[in-house]
Amino acid sequence: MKITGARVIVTCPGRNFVTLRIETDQGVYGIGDGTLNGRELSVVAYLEEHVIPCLIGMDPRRIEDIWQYLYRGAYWRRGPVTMRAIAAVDMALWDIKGKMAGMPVYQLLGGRSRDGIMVYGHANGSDIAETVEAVGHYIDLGYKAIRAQTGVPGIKDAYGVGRGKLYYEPADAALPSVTGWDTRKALNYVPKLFEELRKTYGFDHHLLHDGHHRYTPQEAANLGKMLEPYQLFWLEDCTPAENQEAFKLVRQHTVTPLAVGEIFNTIWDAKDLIQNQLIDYIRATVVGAGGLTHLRRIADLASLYQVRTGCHGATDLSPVTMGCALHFDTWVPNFGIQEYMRHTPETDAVFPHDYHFEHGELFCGETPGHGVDIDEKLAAKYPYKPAYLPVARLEDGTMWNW
Ligand SMILES: O=C(O)C(=O)C[C@H](O)[C@H](O)CO
Ligand SMILES: [Mg+2]
Repeated sequence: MKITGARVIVTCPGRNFVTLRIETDQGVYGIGDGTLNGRELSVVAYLEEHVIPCLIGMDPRRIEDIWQYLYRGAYWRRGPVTMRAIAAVDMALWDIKGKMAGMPVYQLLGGRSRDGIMVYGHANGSDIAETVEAVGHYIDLGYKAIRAQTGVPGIKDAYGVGRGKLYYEPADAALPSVTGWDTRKALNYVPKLFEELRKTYGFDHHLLHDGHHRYTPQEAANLGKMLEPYQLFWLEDCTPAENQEAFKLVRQHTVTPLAVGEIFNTIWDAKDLIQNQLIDYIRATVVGAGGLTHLRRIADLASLYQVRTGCHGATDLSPVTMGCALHFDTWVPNFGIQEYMRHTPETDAVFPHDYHFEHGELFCGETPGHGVDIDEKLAAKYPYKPAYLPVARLEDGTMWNW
């Protein structure tokens, strides 16, 4: 069996997605996601100029060998562009293998470990009252777990506060827009949100919060401690993780569970965090961390240390990644939770899929492969549109972490 062709499809049904389609001499094709929010065309070039020419003629059944070829063979290892390109190929190859075997991908991984996938939705508001209302909306929709983000008085466009109730798209401008940050104001306000949420809705639902890399380790420890009475499911990205040791200080001071990893590319980004049990949830996902082939390696390491998975699932990961993540979640023994930020109806139409939401859970389908396709005719109606994630600055103008 041989790969006879591969092409990249860029489409923007409300936001940009980079999709790889791999074709074979047996008429079976596979689909993969390589979207890198705000840097999409770098992955397109990497795939078109440097990956696709090497793939032609290879045996698509050799998923592991092709992964190693693209990772080791490039010499230049890791990084978001390389690993997303590898992920796109990997997803497409698992799709092909599933179609050839007549089995959904979760069966190829080892079979079902659970029936449904618990997901968390995003409740945002410009202040505490609005966020409390937004959380109620998700409870009404049947969610068991909800991430709550609030605007903070005096901070311009704080992280996570979107427009509308269900859809959130941070890449909102042709050049990065500038948002603000003030740690003191946030530390004084965020705990009050969770106090109000527990007062209003009790303790039956899981609540999550994303610090979006904004706090120093000491500030993150302080926030984690202040949030303890409200028993969060997790506090995410409380401090930047380039220095994995930074989490030691946070861990020493708080029992609030910690999650990190949506921007991790490989197992090496998470190795010390996992082995030292500095985190409780690993947020790496299929498109970010080199596809299913590499993600399951991260999950296996994590399982040795009782760290559970919590795949990133924002809207900048296409339905193709969501489909693959749901097969992974259905199989992975140390599953924790899956993020589910809904795609718009336009995106869902471009990417027909067989997963569905019910009572706070997502379910992958039984279609052979990963169960997600692309309608290329429809995709062509939405050409690429430059869009950037915002940047953040402190009040005095200093660049900060977004
Ligand atoms: O989903 C999350 O937890 C995020 O932090 C979302 C990110 O802001 C988004 O994926 C950036 O592209
Ligand atoms: Mg996040």
